[in-house]
Amino acid sequence: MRTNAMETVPEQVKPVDTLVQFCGVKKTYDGENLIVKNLDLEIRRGEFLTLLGPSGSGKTTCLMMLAGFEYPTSGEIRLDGQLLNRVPPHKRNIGMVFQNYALFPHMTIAQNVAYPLSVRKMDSMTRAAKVKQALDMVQMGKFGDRYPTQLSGGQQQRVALARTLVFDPQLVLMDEPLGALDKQLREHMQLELKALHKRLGVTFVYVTHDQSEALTMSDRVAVFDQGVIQQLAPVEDLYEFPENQFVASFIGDNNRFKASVESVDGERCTIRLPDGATLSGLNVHRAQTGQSVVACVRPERIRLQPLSMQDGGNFIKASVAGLIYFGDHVRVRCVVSGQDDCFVKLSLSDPALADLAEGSNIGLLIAPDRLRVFA
Ligand SMILES: Nc1ncnc2c1ncn2[C@@H]1O[C@H](COP(=O)(O)OP(=O)(O)OP(=O)(O)O)[C@@H](O)[C@H]1O
Repeated sequence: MRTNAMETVPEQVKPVDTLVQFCGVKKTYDGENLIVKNLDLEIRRGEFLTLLGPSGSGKTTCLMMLAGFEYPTSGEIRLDGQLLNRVPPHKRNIGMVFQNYALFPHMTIAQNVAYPLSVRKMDSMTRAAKVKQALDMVQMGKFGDRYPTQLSGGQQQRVALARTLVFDPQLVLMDEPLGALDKQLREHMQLELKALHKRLGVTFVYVTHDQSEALTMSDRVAVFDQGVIQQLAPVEDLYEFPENQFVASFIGDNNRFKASVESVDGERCTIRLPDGATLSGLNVHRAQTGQSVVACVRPERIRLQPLSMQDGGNFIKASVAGLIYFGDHVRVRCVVSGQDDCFVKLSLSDPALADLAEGSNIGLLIAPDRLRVFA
């Protein structure tokens, strides 16, 4: 059969390879309060997924159910298609790293790392080779004879990681593993973990309440609040396209304006601020005319403009309340409508900075496709 050379071949879309599935998972500890509410979540093979959310939002409970230390009250959890619900932890091929390292104090580092292999009854020659390989992987090859108390916190966490990786788990779970380390070491270890993930290609599920940690390391982030995933998306999408007010305020430093809907035009709407100024933006929740809403925009998406240059676009008046200098940029704090605080981010080389002083009146030009309106 002849084929037409001009015919365009549709691009092959790689099917998503799912490793873990949560289907309608609910968890209650006391039979009353739902800690995890009807959770649906698919974790892709090889990805670095972070569960991010405020304290008490149910992240650890999800991780514990995946590890087998807690069982779901209802719903299903599957690993590679196999139902996990009542499978005990030691029968799951899953490794877990905790914040407090949980190393055995009476064992040397090498014995600690060998432990999961001894439990699995691996012969001593293979065991020694695998322990060496795992310790080398986390740059702890020289420390095999020491005891945990002879290591720093960062070193102990590396050993804990080696002990998890040594038995080639299908899935690695980490619950705030860097929480006990100082800021500098934490940031260093974040990069190390990310590089290790890339090198090994193992699926990582990571729990943290630290936004910047989640955004630095993850392929995708599931933002939790009150036992519900508010949004699951790649890092950049969480910044640019938050699904609701919670995500917009929890990720990054979105500006928020209280307003009411003036008119609706398909996916867009015009909102009115308390001082009468109007703005147009994307109507994320299809709010109706007259409804109270909150509009969000990132500080980088606002331009400062002299009042005289108002061009009828998405322009509002503001007064400068202060300038805060950070490394390579300046945050300009403005007051809008006499009430809402709003930040604009400028680079140090921005010419707009020259005439800016506390108390000056200024125009804010907001990109309409970046202003998101939430009911
Ligand atoms: N064993 C338990 N018995 C009863 N309630 C529990 C138990 N474990 C957790 N909870 C409750 O479940 C809720 C969610 O806790 P969880 O540890 O999953 O949240 P989290 O988002 O991981 O918070 P954090 O970041 O503080 O660890 C909290 O209100 C907590 O008090």
